[in-house]
Amino acid sequence: MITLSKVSKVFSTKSLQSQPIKAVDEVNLTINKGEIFGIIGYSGAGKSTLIRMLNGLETPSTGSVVVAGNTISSIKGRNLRKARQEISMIFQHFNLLWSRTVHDNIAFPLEIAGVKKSERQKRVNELIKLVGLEGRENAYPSQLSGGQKQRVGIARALANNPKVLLCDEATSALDPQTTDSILELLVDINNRLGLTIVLITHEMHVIRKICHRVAVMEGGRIVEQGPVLDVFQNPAAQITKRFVQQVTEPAETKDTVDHLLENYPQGKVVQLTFVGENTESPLITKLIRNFQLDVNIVQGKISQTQSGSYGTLFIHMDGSDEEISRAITYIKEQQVGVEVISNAE
Ligand SMILES: Nc1ncnc2c1ncn2[C@@H]1O[C@H](COP(=O)(O)OP(=O)(O)OP(=O)(O)O)[C@@H](O)[C@H]1O
Repeated sequence: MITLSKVSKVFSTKSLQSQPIKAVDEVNLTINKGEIFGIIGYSGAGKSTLIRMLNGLETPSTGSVVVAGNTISSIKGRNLRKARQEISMIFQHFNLLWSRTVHDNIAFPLEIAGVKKSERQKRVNELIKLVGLEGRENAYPSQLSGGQKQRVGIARALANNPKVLLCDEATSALDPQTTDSILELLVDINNRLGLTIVLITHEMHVIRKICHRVAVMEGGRIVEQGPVLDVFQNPAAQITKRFVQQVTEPAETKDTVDHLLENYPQGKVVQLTFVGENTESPLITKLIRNFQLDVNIVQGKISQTQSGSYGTLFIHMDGSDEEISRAITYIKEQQVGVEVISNAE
Protein backbone atom coordinates (compact mmCIF):
# COMPACT_ATOMS: atom_id res chain seq x y z
CA MET A 1 0.00 0.00 0.00
CA ILE A 2 2.89 2.35 0.86
CA THR A 3 6.48 2.12 -0.33
CA LEU A 4 9.26 4.54 0.49
CA SER A 5 12.51 4.02 -1.37
CA LYS A 6 15.66 5.81 -0.25
CA VAL A 7 13.69 8.83 0.90
CA SER A 8 15.63 11.81 2.25
CA LYS A 9 14.53 15.33 3.11
CA VAL A 10 17.02 18.14 3.60
CA PHE A 11 15.93 21.55 4.86
CA SER A 12 18.20 24.42 4.00
CA THR A 13 18.61 26.91 6.82
CA LYS A 14 18.43 30.67 6.45
CA SER A 15 21.62 31.39 8.37
CA LEU A 16 24.82 31.00 6.38
CA GLN A 17 26.71 29.61 9.37
CA SER A 18 24.48 26.63 10.01
CA GLN A 19 24.43 23.45 7.97
CA PRO A 20 21.35 22.21 6.10
CA ILE A 21 19.25 19.86 8.26
CA LYS A 22 18.77 16.28 7.09
CA ALA A 23 15.37 15.66 8.70
CA VAL A 24 14.86 12.28 6.98
CA ASP A 25 17.84 10.22 5.91
CA GLU A 26 17.62 7.41 3.31
CA VAL A 27 14.45 5.79 4.62
CA ASN A 28 13.20 2.55 3.06
CA LEU A 29 9.82 1.37 4.28
CA THR A 30 6.97 -0.85 3.13
CA ILE A 31 3.56 -0.69 4.79
CA ASN A 32 0.99 -3.33 3.88
CA LYS A 33 -2.68 -2.89 3.09
CA GLY A 34 -4.87 -3.07 6.21
CA GLU A 35 -1.94 -2.72 8.58
CA ILE A 36 -1.67 -0.39 11.58
CA PHE A 37 1.92 0.80 11.34
CA GLY A 38 3.54 2.94 14.03
CA ILE A 39 6.57 5.19 13.72
CA ILE A 40 8.07 6.11 17.08
CA GLY A 41 10.85 8.54 17.91
CA TYR A 42 11.74 11.41 20.20
CA SER A 43 11.18 15.04 19.26
CA GLY A 44 13.23 16.02 16.22
CA ALA A 45 13.68 12.44 14.98
CA GLY A 46 12.00 13.31 11.67
CA LYS A 47 8.59 11.65 12.16
CA SER A 48 6.45 14.64 11.15
CA THR A 49 8.55 15.27 8.06
CA LEU A 50 8.27 11.60 7.10
CA ILE A 51 4.49 11.37 7.54
CA ARG A 52 3.99 14.66 5.67
CA MET A 53 5.80 13.16 2.69
CA LEU A 54 3.15 10.41 2.56
CA ASN A 55 0.47 12.88 1.51
CA GLY A 56 2.62 15.33 -0.42
CA LEU A 57 2.65 18.08 2.23
CA GLU A 58 6.43 17.78 1.95
CA THR A 59 8.36 16.72 -1.13
CA PRO A 60 11.38 14.45 -0.64
CA SER A 61 14.77 15.88 -1.63
CA THR A 62 15.60 12.44 -3.04
CA GLY A 63 13.87 9.07 -3.25
CA SER A 64 10.31 8.06 -4.05
CA VAL A 65 7.06 7.75 -2.10
CA VAL A 66 4.31 5.55 -3.53
CA VAL A 67 0.92 5.43 -1.79
CA ALA A 68 -2.06 3.43 -3.11
CA GLY A 69 -0.42 3.18 -6.54
CA ASN A 70 0.34 6.91 -6.86
CA THR A 71 3.91 8.23 -6.84
CA ILE A 72 3.14 11.05 -4.43
CA SER A 73 6.71 12.33 -4.53
CA SER A 74 6.56 13.31 -8.18
CA ILE A 75 2.96 14.28 -8.96
CA LYS A 76 1.63 17.81 -8.65
CA GLY A 77 -1.47 19.96 -8.99
CA ARG A 78 -4.71 18.24 -9.94
CA ASN A 79 -3.20 14.76 -9.88
CA LEU A 80 -1.81 15.27 -6.39
CA ARG A 81 -5.17 16.61 -5.16
CA LYS A 82 -6.89 13.55 -6.62
CA ALA A 83 -4.36 11.16 -5.07
CA ARG A 84 -4.80 12.90 -1.72
CA GLN A 85 -8.48 11.94 -1.62
CA GLU A 86 -7.24 8.43 -0.82
CA ILE A 87 -4.99 9.65 2.00
CA SER A 88 -6.55 11.36 5.01
CA MET A 89 -4.91 12.77 8.08
CA ILE A 90 -5.78 13.51 11.70
CA PHE A 91 -3.79 15.86 13.91
CA GLN A 92 -2.70 16.37 17.50
CA HIS A 93 -4.68 19.61 17.76
CA PHE A 94 -7.60 18.35 15.68
CA ASN A 95 -7.57 21.22 13.10
CA LEU A 96 -11.36 21.60 13.17
CA LEU A 97 -13.28 24.54 11.75
CA TRP A 98 -14.33 26.37 14.92
CA SER A 99 -17.25 28.26 13.40
CA ARG A 100 -18.86 25.09 12.05
CA THR A 101 -20.87 22.52 13.98
CA VAL A 102 -19.83 18.88 14.31
CA HIS A 103 -22.18 18.02 11.45
CA ASP A 104 -20.81 20.75 9.20
CA ASN A 105 -17.18 19.92 9.99
CA ILE A 106 -17.77 16.35 8.87
CA ALA A 107 -19.73 17.49 5.82
CA PHE A 108 -16.95 19.87 4.74
CA PRO A 109 -14.78 17.43 2.74
CA LEU A 110 -17.94 16.06 1.11
CA GLU A 111 -18.93 19.57 0.01
CA ILE A 112 -15.47 20.06 -1.49
CA ALA A 113 -15.75 16.74 -3.31
CA GLY A 114 -19.08 17.92 -4.78
CA VAL A 115 -21.26 15.29 -3.09
CA LYS A 116 -25.01 16.05 -3.39
CA LYS A 117 -26.80 17.38 -0.30
CA SER A 118 -29.02 14.32 0.25
CA GLU A 119 -26.04 11.94 -0.04
CA ARG A 120 -23.98 14.19 2.19
CA GLN A 121 -26.63 14.03 4.87
CA LYS A 122 -26.71 10.25 4.71
CA ARG A 123 -22.92 9.94 4.85
CA VAL A 124 -22.56 12.40 7.75
CA ASN A 125 -25.13 10.43 9.74
CA GLU A 126 -23.24 7.19 9.08
CA LEU A 127 -19.95 8.77 10.16
CA ILE A 128 -21.42 10.30 13.31
CA LYS A 129 -22.64 6.84 14.27
CA LEU A 130 -19.32 5.21 13.38
CA VAL A 131 -17.35 7.49 15.71
CA GLY A 132 -19.95 7.52 18.50
CA LEU A 133 -21.03 11.16 18.37
CA GLU A 134 -24.81 10.70 18.15
CA GLY A 135 -26.62 13.61 19.79
CA ARG A 136 -23.67 16.02 19.37
CA GLU A 137 -24.32 16.90 15.69
CA ASN A 138 -25.19 20.54 16.40
CA ALA A 139 -22.47 21.25 18.95
CA TYR A 140 -19.52 23.50 18.10
CA PRO A 141 -15.94 22.26 18.61
CA SER A 142 -15.49 24.59 21.62
CA GLN A 143 -18.33 22.72 23.37
CA LEU A 144 -16.64 19.32 22.98
CA SER A 145 -14.10 17.41 25.08
CA GLY A 146 -10.70 16.61 23.54
CA GLY A 147 -11.74 13.04 22.80
CA GLN A 148 -14.94 14.19 21.10
CA LYS A 149 -12.98 16.71 19.01
CA GLN A 150 -10.69 13.93 17.82
CA ARG A 151 -13.76 11.83 16.97
CA VAL A 152 -14.92 14.68 14.72
CA GLY A 153 -11.42 14.75 13.19
CA ILE A 154 -11.61 11.03 12.51
CA ALA A 155 -15.14 11.21 11.02
CA ARG A 156 -14.07 14.08 8.78
CA ALA A 157 -10.96 12.17 7.70
CA LEU A 158 -13.06 9.15 6.75
CA ALA A 159 -15.75 11.09 4.87
CA ASN A 160 -14.47 10.38 1.36
CA ASN A 161 -13.59 6.71 2.03
CA PRO A 162 -9.80 7.03 2.00
CA LYS A 163 -7.53 4.01 1.70
CA VAL A 164 -4.95 5.36 4.13
CA LEU A 165 -5.35 7.26 7.39
CA LEU A 166 -2.31 9.17 8.69
CA CYS A 167 -2.31 10.03 12.39
CA ASP A 168 0.08 12.79 13.47
CA GLU A 169 0.42 12.41 17.28
CA ALA A 170 -3.37 12.04 17.32
CA THR A 171 -3.62 11.22 21.01
CA SER A 172 -0.76 13.31 22.41
CA ALA A 173 -3.08 16.09 23.62
CA LEU A 174 -5.43 13.66 25.39
CA ASP A 175 -5.49 12.17 28.91
CA PRO A 176 -4.67 8.45 29.25
CA GLN A 177 -8.29 7.27 29.42
CA THR A 178 -9.39 9.32 26.41
CA THR A 179 -6.25 8.20 24.56
CA ASP A 180 -7.32 4.59 25.05
CA SER A 181 -10.85 5.22 23.79
CA ILE A 182 -9.53 6.93 20.64
CA LEU A 183 -7.02 4.10 20.08
CA GLU A 184 -9.86 1.58 20.43
CA LEU A 185 -11.85 3.54 17.85
CA LEU A 186 -8.90 3.40 15.43
CA VAL A 187 -8.64 -0.39 15.88
CA ASP A 188 -12.38 -0.71 15.32
CA ILE A 189 -12.17 1.34 12.10
CA ASN A 190 -9.18 -0.68 10.94
CA ASN A 191 -11.12 -3.92 11.51
CA ARG A 192 -14.38 -2.73 9.99
CA LEU A 193 -13.08 -0.82 6.98
CA GLY A 194 -9.74 -2.56 6.36
CA LEU A 195 -8.18 0.88 6.33
CA THR A 196 -4.37 1.16 6.38
CA ILE A 197 -3.34 3.32 9.34
CA VAL A 198 0.05 4.99 9.76
CA LEU A 199 0.68 6.80 13.01
CA ILE A 200 3.55 8.74 14.48
CA THR A 201 4.02 9.00 18.21
CA HIS A 202 6.58 9.38 20.97
CA GLU A 203 4.61 7.04 23.27
CA MET A 204 5.32 3.32 23.27
CA HIS A 205 1.93 2.76 24.90
CA VAL A 206 0.27 3.77 21.61
CA ILE A 207 2.44 1.34 19.66
CA ARG A 208 1.83 -1.48 22.12
CA LYS A 209 -1.90 -1.01 22.16
CA ILE A 210 -2.77 -0.85 18.50
CA CYS A 211 0.11 -1.32 16.06
CA HIS A 212 0.92 -4.49 14.14
CA ARG A 213 4.39 -3.30 13.14
CA VAL A 214 6.64 -0.51 14.29
CA ALA A 215 9.60 1.49 12.99
CA VAL A 216 11.88 3.35 15.39
CA MET A 217 13.32 6.66 14.15
CA GLU A 218 16.40 8.46 15.39
CA GLY A 219 18.27 11.30 13.68
CA GLY A 220 16.16 10.96 10.50
CA ARG A 221 16.90 7.25 10.12
CA ILE A 222 14.88 4.15 10.79
CA VAL A 223 17.12 2.33 13.25
CA GLU A 224 14.88 -0.67 13.80
CA GLN A 225 11.59 -2.08 12.51
CA GLY A 226 9.51 -5.21 12.83
CA PRO A 227 6.35 -6.78 14.27
CA VAL A 228 5.54 -5.11 17.61
CA LEU A 229 5.83 -8.31 19.64
CA ASP A 230 9.27 -9.13 18.14
CA VAL A 231 10.54 -5.63 18.83
CA PHE A 232 9.26 -5.84 22.41
CA GLN A 233 10.93 -9.19 22.92
CA ASN A 234 14.26 -8.41 21.26
CA PRO A 235 14.84 -4.66 21.03
CA ALA A 236 18.22 -4.26 19.32
CA ALA A 237 18.93 -0.52 19.32
CA GLN A 238 19.53 1.31 22.60
CA ILE A 239 16.74 3.79 21.84
CA THR A 240 14.29 0.93 21.23
CA LYS A 241 15.19 -0.58 24.62
CA ARG A 242 14.34 2.76 26.23
CA PHE A 243 10.97 2.88 24.46
CA VAL A 244 10.16 -0.71 25.41
CA GLN A 245 11.01 0.05 29.03
CA GLN A 246 8.39 2.84 28.96
CA VAL A 247 5.67 0.21 28.93
CA THR A 248 7.19 -2.93 30.37
CA GLU A 249 8.87 -1.66 33.48
CA PRO A 250 7.09 0.26 36.18
CA ALA A 251 8.99 3.44 37.01
CA GLU A 252 10.07 2.07 40.38
CA THR A 253 11.69 -1.11 38.98
CA LYS A 254 15.20 0.34 38.84
CA ASP A 255 15.00 1.52 42.46
CA THR A 256 13.71 -1.87 43.59
CA VAL A 257 16.44 -3.76 41.73
CA ASP A 258 19.14 -1.41 43.08
CA HIS A 259 17.79 -1.92 46.59
CA LEU A 260 17.87 -5.69 46.13
CA LEU A 261 21.42 -5.75 44.78
CA GLU A 262 22.55 -3.67 47.70
CA ASN A 263 20.76 -5.61 50.39
CA TYR A 264 21.13 -9.12 49.02
CA PRO A 265 24.69 -9.38 47.74
CA GLN A 266 24.30 -13.08 47.05
CA GLY A 267 22.58 -14.60 44.05
CA LYS A 268 21.46 -12.99 40.84
CA VAL A 269 18.73 -10.63 39.75
CA VAL A 270 17.41 -11.65 36.34
CA GLN A 271 14.85 -10.19 33.99
CA LEU A 272 12.59 -12.73 32.31
CA THR A 273 10.61 -11.92 29.19
CA PHE A 274 7.62 -13.96 28.12
CA VAL A 275 5.67 -13.84 24.88
CA GLY A 276 2.22 -15.22 24.02
CA GLU A 277 1.24 -18.44 25.80
CA ASN A 278 4.46 -18.36 27.80
CA THR A 279 3.03 -15.51 29.87
CA GLU A 280 0.70 -18.04 31.48
CA SER A 281 3.18 -20.85 32.19
CA PRO A 282 3.97 -21.62 35.87
CA LEU A 283 7.72 -21.09 35.46
CA ILE A 284 8.40 -19.85 38.99
CA THR A 285 6.69 -22.86 40.59
CA LYS A 286 8.86 -25.14 38.46
CA LEU A 287 12.04 -23.27 39.40
CA ILE A 288 11.31 -23.62 43.10
CA ARG A 289 10.32 -27.29 42.80
CA ASN A 290 13.17 -28.42 40.56
CA PHE A 291 16.15 -26.43 41.80
CA GLN A 292 17.78 -25.81 45.16
CA LEU A 293 17.05 -22.12 44.99
CA ASP A 294 15.27 -19.39 46.87
CA VAL A 295 13.29 -17.34 44.35
CA ASN A 296 12.03 -13.89 45.19
CA ILE A 297 9.73 -12.04 42.79
CA VAL A 298 10.84 -8.41 42.53
CA GLN A 299 8.40 -6.95 40.03
CA GLY A 300 6.41 -8.02 37.02
CA LYS A 301 4.02 -6.83 34.36
CA ILE A 302 2.06 -8.36 31.51
CA SER A 303 1.14 -6.06 28.60
CA GLN A 304 -1.27 -6.81 25.77
CA THR A 305 -0.28 -6.00 22.19
CA GLN A 306 -2.30 -6.37 18.98
CA SER A 307 -0.60 -9.71 18.32
CA GLY A 308 -0.60 -11.25 21.79
CA SER A 309 0.66 -10.73 25.30
CA TYR A 310 4.13 -9.80 26.43
CA GLY A 311 5.37 -10.04 29.99
CA THR A 312 8.42 -9.07 31.98
CA LEU A 313 9.31 -10.39 35.40
CA PHE A 314 12.25 -9.47 37.60
CA ILE A 315 13.28 -12.19 40.05
CA HIS A 316 16.08 -12.66 42.53
CA MET A 317 17.52 -16.19 42.66
CA ASP A 318 19.68 -17.26 45.56
CA GLY A 319 21.63 -20.52 45.73
CA SER A 320 24.93 -21.98 44.54
CA ASP A 321 26.42 -20.60 41.31
CA GLU A 322 26.05 -24.00 39.74
CA GLU A 323 22.37 -24.27 40.61
CA ILE A 324 21.69 -20.73 39.34
CA SER A 325 23.40 -21.54 35.99
CA ARG A 326 21.35 -24.73 35.67
CA ALA A 327 18.18 -22.74 36.37
CA ILE A 328 19.09 -20.13 33.73
CA THR A 329 19.67 -22.88 31.16
CA TYR A 330 16.31 -24.39 32.10
CA ILE A 331 14.55 -21.00 31.70
CA LYS A 332 16.09 -20.57 28.23
CA GLU A 333 14.86 -24.04 27.25
CA GLN A 334 11.32 -22.90 28.08
CA GLN A 335 11.62 -20.21 25.33
CA VAL A 336 11.60 -17.51 27.97
CA GLY A 337 14.04 -14.61 27.51
CA VAL A 338 16.50 -14.20 30.37
CA GLU A 339 18.93 -11.43 31.10
CA VAL A 340 21.09 -11.25 34.20
CA ILE A 341 20.77 -7.71 35.51
CA SER A 342 23.81 -7.89 37.74
CA ASN A 343 25.99 -10.53 39.20
CA ALA A 344 26.13 -9.51 42.82
CA GLU A 345 29.45 -10.93 43.89
N1 LIG B 1 10.35 23.38 7.58
C1 LIG B 1 11.50 23.11 8.22
N2 LIG B 1 12.59 23.88 8.02
C2 LIG B 1 13.75 23.61 8.65
N3 LIG B 1 13.94 22.56 9.48
C3 LIG B 1 12.89 21.76 9.71
C4 LIG B 1 11.62 21.98 9.10
N4 LIG B 1 10.77 21.00 9.52
C5 LIG B 1 11.48 20.22 10.36
N5 LIG B 1 12.75 20.67 10.47
C6 LIG B 1 13.82 20.05 11.27
O1 LIG B 1 13.92 18.69 10.89
C7 LIG B 1 14.17 17.86 12.03
C8 LIG B 1 13.08 16.81 12.16
O2 LIG B 1 11.86 17.47 12.51
P1 LIG B 1 10.45 16.72 12.61
O3 LIG B 1 9.43 17.77 13.00
O4 LIG B 1 10.21 15.94 11.38
O5 LIG B 1 10.70 15.74 13.84
P2 LIG B 1 9.65 15.00 14.75
O6 LIG B 1 10.23 13.68 15.07
O7 LIG B 1 8.31 15.03 14.13
O8 LIG B 1 9.65 15.89 16.07
P3 LIG B 1 8.42 16.66 16.74
O9 LIG B 1 7.59 15.59 17.38
O10 LIG B 1 9.09 17.56 17.73
O11 LIG B 1 7.74 17.40 15.63
C9 LIG B 1 14.27 18.80 13.21
O12 LIG B 1 15.62 19.09 13.42
C10 LIG B 1 13.53 20.03 12.75
O13 LIG B 1 14.01 21.19 13.39
